[in-house]
Amino acid sequence: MRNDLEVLETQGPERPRAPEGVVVRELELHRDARGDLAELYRQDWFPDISLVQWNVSRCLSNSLRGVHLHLLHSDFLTVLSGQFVFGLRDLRPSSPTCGLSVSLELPNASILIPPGVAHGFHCVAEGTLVYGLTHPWDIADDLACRWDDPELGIDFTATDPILSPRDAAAGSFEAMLAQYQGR
Ligand SMILES: Cc1cn([C@H]2C[C@H](O)[C@@H](COP(=O)(O)OP(=O)(O)O[C@H]3O[C@@H](C)C(=O)[C@@H](O)[C@H]3O)O2)c(=O)[nH]c1=O
Repeated sequence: MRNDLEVLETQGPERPRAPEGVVVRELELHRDARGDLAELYRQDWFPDISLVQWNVSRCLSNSLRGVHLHLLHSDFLTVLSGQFVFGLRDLRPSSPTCGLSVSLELPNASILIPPGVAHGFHCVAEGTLVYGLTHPWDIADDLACRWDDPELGIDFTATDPILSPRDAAAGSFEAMLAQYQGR
């Protein structure tokens, strides 16, 4: 298993630069005649956080979750199957990458998303994600905005995706930013 934080910094065109504090780890697949095995999570990979809740999210093709923004908690997500495009936008004023928007495809990989980085994911091909949270889920820590707001600047490569009623009714990026700044 390699920690891709440094890799992200030097990867150039292969994978766009991600917001500061976002960590992408490739799953190291140990293949044999039965299939494969990969370590999903070790606490010592991220000594500064601990994950207190785990979710599984099964997603239909052309569904999209987000864009959400957490004030408090980090998400540590792993793509188990299918194909996903993750969109990220750094809103943290003190971050060296504040304002950066990026979309990443993460086959066989995990991603740690810190608070203050707005994010969502488009399921391009039906699949499953598991994710850990650093705090118990609380709707008050789950701000939202429209995934296709041009001000957000994220290309999810999606057309008319399936959304939750909450995400479909979410407000503008500007309104979410104002909520974040006024927290
Ligand atoms: C996230 C979550 C939802 N729920 C419930 C609330 C609701 O009835 C149902 C579906 O919830 P949501 O529509 O909020 O789920 P979803 O839109 O998939 O929410 C997720 O989106 C991605 C982008 C993230 O960033 C995650 O942190 C989380 O916010 O599941 C829980 O009981 N526990 C949880 O931890």
